[in-house]
Amino acid sequence: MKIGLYFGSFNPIHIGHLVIANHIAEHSDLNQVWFVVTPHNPFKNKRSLLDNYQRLEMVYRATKDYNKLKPSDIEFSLPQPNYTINTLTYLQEKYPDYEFALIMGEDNLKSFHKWKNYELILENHDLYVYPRISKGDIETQFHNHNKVHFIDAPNMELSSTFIRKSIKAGKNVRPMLPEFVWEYLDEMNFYK
Ligand SMILES: Nc1ncnc2c1ncn2[C@@H]1O[C@H](COP(=O)(O)OP(=O)(O)OP(=O)(O)O)[C@@H](O)[C@H]1O
Ligand SMILES: O=C(O)c1ccc[n+]([C@@H]2O[C@H](COP(=O)([O-])O)[C@@H](O)[C@H]2O)c1
Repeated sequence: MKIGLYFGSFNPIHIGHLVIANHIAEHSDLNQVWFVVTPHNPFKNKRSLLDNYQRLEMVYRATKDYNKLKPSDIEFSLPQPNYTINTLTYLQEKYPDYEFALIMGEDNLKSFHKWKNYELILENHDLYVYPRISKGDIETQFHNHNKVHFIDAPNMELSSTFIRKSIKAGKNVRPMLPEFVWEYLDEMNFYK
């Protein structure tokens, strides 16, 4: 079984995330995509984050009707900030028969050389990289790397930051979120 891990804060999960994950689950050799909800991204400030379980709940609601997409709380019990290498080591021990690959946008590949032990990640895992409009260049070491696979996927330029700011300003964000997520968010008065 080959699993694609899609790491993120998902604060909140939006249709940009869902479209990518579903596209990759349907059009690659991956059997499932797991949305790994990260309690604390080492590169991001924790202040604007909703509680872990509320972000997990939104991912659960967004994916419950897709049998190849699963929410994962695996990082909740691991030391913070969450370095991806630690999570991969833990997952590989817990599921020795599964093969784990990483899914990321081109924006993340541009800073991938700053991730903890990124060479070790690449030794043991494939990276599936989808197009994303962003500044900067991809390091040459990743251009023809046998573990880095550039794949095609629909491009939707949305961000959770834009959604949070829009909600705060009283704007309607409903079409940018999976319907079950919008209902939950609205009911809970998140980001207001
Ligand atoms: N619109 C999008 N289309 C495709 N991938 C996206 C999109 N938005 C974010 N991603 C990717 O999804 C993963 C998780 O993203 P994250 O939860 O940080 O969302 P975000 O929208 O970038 O959040 P924020 O605006 O809070 O920084 C990252 O790999 C990120 O590059
Ligand atoms: O392991 C690292 O050094 C590392 C550094 C930056 C980011 N990450 C992971 O990458 C994921 C996506 O990053 P971001 O910035 O797009 O939200 C995030 O959830 C982190 O788990 C991991």
